[in-house]
Amino acid sequence: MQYHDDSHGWQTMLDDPPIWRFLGVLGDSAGMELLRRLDDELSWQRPSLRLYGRDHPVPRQQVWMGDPNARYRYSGQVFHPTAWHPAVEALCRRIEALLEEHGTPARFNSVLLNRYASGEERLGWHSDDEPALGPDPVIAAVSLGAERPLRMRWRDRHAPAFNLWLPHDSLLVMGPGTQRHLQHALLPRRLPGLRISLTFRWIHPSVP
Ligand SMILES: O=C(O)CCC(=O)C(=O)O
Ligand SMILES: [Fe+2]
Repeated sequence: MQYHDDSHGWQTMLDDPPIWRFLGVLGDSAGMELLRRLDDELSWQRPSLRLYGRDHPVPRQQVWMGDPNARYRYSGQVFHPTAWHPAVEALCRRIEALLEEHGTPARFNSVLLNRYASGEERLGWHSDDEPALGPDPVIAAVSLGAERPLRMRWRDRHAPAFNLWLPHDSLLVMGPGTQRHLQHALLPRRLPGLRISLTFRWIHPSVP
């Protein structure tokens, strides 16, 4: 009997630092329904980043959501969260319950939602290591819609880069140490279809 490569439940993708994947977060059709609602109901933004004196619209759309005091500085900009969408807040509680059951409890007060209209849209190499996330954040990423790989590379290049495939209705948990030792990117791929990811985080609240 194999317990670790069936199509539901937890899988260990990496031992050290720990990275886990869970398949079947909401169920296929509830996941599709959530994808459709988020696509329709959120006010998706396409901020510009200034590089060498020129503004470049980011090659994806995003929404920053969470508790009012969970302000976030990302690529030199400060994002003020919009209020929780009820379906996203319910998903956050579901993820926290899954992590509790798994024996790796974590809490989240904010989420960055990324919308990739097609395989052309992307997110470049980075670690989620902003000071407001604390020294060893746990980041939980839910994927809805088109399956894409998250490319991972070691900061010290001691081992080859690798892909983590993120199917519809999956959860990827980047455990303690992941941001210190690895970078990740969603590279452009010749893959069709809309994908929305939700990366839940704990932001240490800042006082105004
Ligand atoms: O879209 C993804 O799965 C990756 C998102 C991500 O890395 C981020 O929001 O920091
Ligand atoms: Fe990230």
